[in-house]
Amino acid sequence: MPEIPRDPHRPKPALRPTATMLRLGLVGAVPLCLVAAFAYTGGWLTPHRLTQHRIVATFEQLNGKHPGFRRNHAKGMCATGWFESSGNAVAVSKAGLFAPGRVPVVGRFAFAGGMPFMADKPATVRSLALRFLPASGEEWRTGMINIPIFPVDTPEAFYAQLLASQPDPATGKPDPAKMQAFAAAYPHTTAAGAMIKARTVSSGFADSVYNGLDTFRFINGTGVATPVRWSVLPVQPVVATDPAAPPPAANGLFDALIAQVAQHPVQWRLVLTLGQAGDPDAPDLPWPAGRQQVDAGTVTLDRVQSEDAGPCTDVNYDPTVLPAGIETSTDAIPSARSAAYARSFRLREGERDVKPPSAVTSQDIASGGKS
Ligand code: HEM
Repeated sequence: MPEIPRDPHRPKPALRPTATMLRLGLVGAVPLCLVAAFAYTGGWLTPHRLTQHRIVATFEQLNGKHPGFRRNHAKGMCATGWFESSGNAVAVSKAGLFAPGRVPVVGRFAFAGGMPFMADKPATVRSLALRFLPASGEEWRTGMINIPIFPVDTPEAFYAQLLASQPDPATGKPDPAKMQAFAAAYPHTTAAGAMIKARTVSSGFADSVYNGLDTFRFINGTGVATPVRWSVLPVQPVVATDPAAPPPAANGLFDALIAQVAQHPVQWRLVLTLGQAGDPDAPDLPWPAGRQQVDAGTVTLDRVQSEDAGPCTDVNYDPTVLPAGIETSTDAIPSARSAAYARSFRLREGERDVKPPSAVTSQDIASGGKS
């Protein structure tokens, strides 16, 4: 039957009460769903679910509140320079930064841990984060650490380890019972733990090998995908040190780096390790020795700056900020990192007005690292 057009001058027929209730219900349901979605994402509905809020709140609980600082890798210093691409990595990735040439880099050296004023110790895990800024705007951000393998493969295991490894106030060391319980719950972490323990600890930031640890997929110009892990290897000779050696000064390792950069730029070779079918994505499992490596180019850092006025302070080294040509893999850690770093970034950016000066100040840099 053809539809009879409604007379626009005739008033609309009144809705039946049930229809009115239904419409009102629908109008109310939309904001309710939105609130529920936010509450779920924030973890308010599921207080035992592991969220970025919970991980970051736990860092704060364990390390104390330090407004304005990163909630992990809190003690750090900025560095700038460039990446000179060799062009060799073009075969595995179409990312513009791998084309032969020079790309500016903004980096940050730091110690793992959420205490921005802790004394430098050789055994503390060191990090180097890099932000590659090619003219195309297709940035690459990576955060690397000086251990050969990550101890865990999931954010849940990371969280459990965070809780278990906290020093007991009575002894200053992790509670062995808690560590044993962690090892029993996550038995596969034992092998990674042994590799980390057996590593050679170098004398400072400049002679550290920094490893990306997570597995990513590199895509080349013809669409071929390759699993890749990367490291930066120091051009400076590596000098092994006793990890338990007493620290020379509260900022001893940062001072040494400032003094080194004042003498000459520090450099690392960016080396890609190419995985093969069957190699695990999980960062707590090593790949077989002898995998093909590609020397992608050299990172040169010729200036260091305090975080107080430095170009790395407002950077979130989110490992999922990737150019076309690099993609995440099934490794569960990068997306958890991304969420936690965003939470930490949001908190610290909101606290800029109350942040005290960082441990490494502009005066330390100006004085050549002799604080
Ligand atoms: C689930 C595992 C992890 C969690 C929850 C986590 C958490 C965090 C958080 C909250 C920050 C502070 C971010 C900011 O405020 O900008 C941070 C910094 C950092 N993390 Fe992780 N992290 C994890 C795994 C890793 C792994 C596997 C690596 C290296 C391979 C890594 C390397 C770094 C580095 C280098 C920084 C300092 C970046 C900078 O200097 O700004 N993290 N992490």
